[in-house]
Amino acid sequence: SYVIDQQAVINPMLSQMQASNIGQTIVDLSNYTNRYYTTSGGVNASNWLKSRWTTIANGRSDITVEQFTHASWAQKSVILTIKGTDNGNEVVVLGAHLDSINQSGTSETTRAPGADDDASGVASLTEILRTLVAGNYKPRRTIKLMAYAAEEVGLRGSAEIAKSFANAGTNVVGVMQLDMTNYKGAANDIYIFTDYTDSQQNTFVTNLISTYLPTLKVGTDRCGYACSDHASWNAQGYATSMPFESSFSADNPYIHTVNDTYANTGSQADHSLKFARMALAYAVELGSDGP
Ligand SMILES: N[C@H](Cc1ccc(I)cc1)C(=O)NO
Ligand SMILES: [Zn+2]
Ligand SMILES: [Zn+2]
Repeated sequence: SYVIDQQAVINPMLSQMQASNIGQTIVDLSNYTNRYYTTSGGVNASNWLKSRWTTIANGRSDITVEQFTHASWAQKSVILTIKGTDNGNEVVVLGAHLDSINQSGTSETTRAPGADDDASGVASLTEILRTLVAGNYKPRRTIKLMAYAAEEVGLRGSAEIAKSFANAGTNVVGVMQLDMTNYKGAANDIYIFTDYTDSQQNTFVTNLISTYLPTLKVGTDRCGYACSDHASWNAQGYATSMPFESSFSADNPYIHTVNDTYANTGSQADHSLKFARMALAYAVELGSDGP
């Protein structure tokens, strides 16, 4: 049962979060020629994110950052863990994908900025991390932030990670995917996707939005296929949610091209900020539950 009772902790943190921080990370990530899973840009972006998250963690002994090595390609996924205080065997996962792709084919020198898809998701996670550390938040459950490799080529990084968690019998109580958060293509602010997700958790997310972000309008839609990394966790039987930037018909037309740039989302991250705030509320409400 999803209890919403962390207002005293969450509301002050929400006002600390800034779109400009998210925008800077989007720019930093989209400056790599590409972040494709087999190129040096893809490898370098992974190493950059690991050191970025390590810096933000600022020496907290309960926070570790690791790279998950994938045997059959070069780009590593990045996993940050905030160890729970007294209910650490229960795990909350927030994910986004690190890689980018150009639909015309992606080699070492092909430009694929991937600003919206999905630097915007990684940047949202980064701002959540910064805010949690600034607020000295210590979760009772373990919280993991994941930047997946190789999403664009068949959700391959998250598939390997989700399988390894299932094999280890890890009790993941919920997963949220942030893939494309900065292009406001349709009337509503956040679209909760209903396929490859968990309906009870989706109701919880909707309730989080009405509690913490009451001015936002929520819609629902479906992908019709395994459209992002949440599907990897869903396949392993875990509860997932995928809040998305727009409706299916109005999604960002620039993705997977050289034009998926920060400028083409208005050189601002106001839409992503809504997702970062929602995802922080999700992390803290779930993360604060005891055994
Ligand atoms: N296919 C997904 C993007 C995507 C996801 C949902 C919808 I609706 C439209 C497009 C992708 O490229 N993820 O990286
Ligand atoms: Zn994509
Ligand atoms: Zn994506």
